[in-house]
Amino acid sequence: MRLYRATLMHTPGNPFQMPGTLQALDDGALLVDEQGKIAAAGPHAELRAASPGAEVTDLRGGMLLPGFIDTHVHYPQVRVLGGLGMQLLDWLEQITLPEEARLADNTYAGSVAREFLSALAANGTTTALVFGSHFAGAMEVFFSEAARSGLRVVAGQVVSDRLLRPELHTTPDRAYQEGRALIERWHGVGRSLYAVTPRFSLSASEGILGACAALMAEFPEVRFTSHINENPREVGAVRALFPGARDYLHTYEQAGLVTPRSVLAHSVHPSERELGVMAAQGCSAAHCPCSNASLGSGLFPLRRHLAAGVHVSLGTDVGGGSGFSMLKEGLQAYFTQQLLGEAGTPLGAERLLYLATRAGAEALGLEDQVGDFSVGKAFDAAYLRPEPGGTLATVLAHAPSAERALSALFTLGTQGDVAQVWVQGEAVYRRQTPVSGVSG
Ligand SMILES: Nc1nc2[nH]cnc2c(=O)[nH]1
Ligand SMILES: [Zn+2]
Repeated sequence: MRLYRATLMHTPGNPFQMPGTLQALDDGALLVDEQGKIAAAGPHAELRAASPGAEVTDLRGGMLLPGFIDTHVHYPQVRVLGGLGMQLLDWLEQITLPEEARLADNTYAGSVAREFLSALAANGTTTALVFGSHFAGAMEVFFSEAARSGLRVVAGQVVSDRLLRPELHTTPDRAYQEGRALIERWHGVGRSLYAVTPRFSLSASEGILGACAALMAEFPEVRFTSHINENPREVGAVRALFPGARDYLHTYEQAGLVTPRSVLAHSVHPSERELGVMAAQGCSAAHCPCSNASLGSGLFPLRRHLAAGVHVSLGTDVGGGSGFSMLKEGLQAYFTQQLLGEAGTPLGAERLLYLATRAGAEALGLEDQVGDFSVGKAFDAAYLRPEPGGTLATVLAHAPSAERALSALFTLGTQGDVAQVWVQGEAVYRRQTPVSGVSG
């Protein structure tokens, strides 16, 4: 048993439904067993007295949060982060798809996978719904690197058969065969799950969507993810490609792909009908505010999603977004709702922490395992400890409440403030502190 002593914060409920779910313990502790599960949580003095033999990891002087859960992030796009200046379709054609084509080479794909996974860990992300590569070989490489990283990944081969680049296109039959092989090799192995992943209806014909549906039917535990209603030109293109469909969502609905296992990224321009169906089917929306701002896609109508009963989680959408930090993503979600004014939904600290942690677990059907520090869940955690003398350290030293400390973290926190990260009690990242006094 190991006792982690820290200032703890987590949201074991949904603050949009039940305000006041933020639980903060100034001098708290988590008792973690040999399987990496939380055996007890509470005031440090109490837990220490009850488990005098437990080894102690003293994490005072920072903040211990549940590991972040990123529900939309592209493995092949880490190297094109910062490709600014365009909207979605031009950005795809000029920046992103040429890079994704390079993953035909497994050695290249391996380097990218390692860069991608270490960036997730260094930012405190312990679970990610990962948009994969079009190449089966690059997915094999990804899953084996993910196993080495210790992170929890839900990932899948991206499939399409038109309007991208020829080398990224496949056929319905090959998409089914390659997907099936990847599922049988990797789904449920270690901390990996599979997600059936057509890129978006613009590049996935009914045949491809049908192959995805066949995999979903054959493997009832796999997840599903794609894009929807991100950009007006994209929406228009999809409507033209599917003249019989009532709207964008209907293209996935007709194939039976809108399910409780489904997470659709963006949903910036939904119709009321689409929101109603997503809610009725238990399908989640992955809100990616940095990407929506960077690609000029629009301001996410969070209030409409919540009013319709659609579950919303958070995603960084690397490389369309602006990096791996879920703290920055939460801050951008706050900005977006502020800019919507009366039509916005105010996002205080507890809602931001929920969106960055438990909401993602719920979207992935993993809320009984991860997403907060409830007893029985895995010890997946991020220890945030700012360097002394920095602005965040200053603000935290004077924060009048847990909420203000947490909102300061979302406002000022960066990758550099992540000191250590665990998945299932196993350290997956530790910040290399420069040897003090060494100049240059
Ligand atoms: N943001 C984003 N939207 C997409 N729609 C289809 N592919 C992509 C992608 O790679 N990024
Ligand atoms: Zn995306």
